[in-house]
Amino acid sequence: MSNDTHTADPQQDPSQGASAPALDPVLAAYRKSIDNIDAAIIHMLAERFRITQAVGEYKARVTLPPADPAREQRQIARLRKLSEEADLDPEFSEKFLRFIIDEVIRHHEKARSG
Ligand SMILES: C=C(O[C@@H]1C=C(C(=O)O)C=C[C@H]1O)C(=O)O
Repeated sequence: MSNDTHTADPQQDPSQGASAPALDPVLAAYRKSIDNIDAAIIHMLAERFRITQAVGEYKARVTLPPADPAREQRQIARLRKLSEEADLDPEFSEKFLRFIIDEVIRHHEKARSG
């Protein structure tokens, strides 16, 4: 790292922009909370995938199909309603759940094929 005046280092010179918000205590406090929420999301997803892995192993053992579209429809309807009540975009929630369920089904197909 050079200390010459031609080096644009945003940590040294907030006017450089890129890292300037890190020095803003209001933004830093919001970001601390966002980081906690992101960590909680990761832990919840890890727990969900831990359970769905057990479901996949069970389905493979008792020869149930990897996907259950009727169950998915009930989950989507339930989460859309919860989203409306929570002021969250239900379209976003449906896409998010669909993304997760599709990954779970992929895991279940793998579990079935050994
Ligand atoms: C976990 C299951 O398997 C699949 C994955 C689902 C999910 O991730 O919520 C829901 C239904 C199934 O398509 C299940 O049947 O409960």
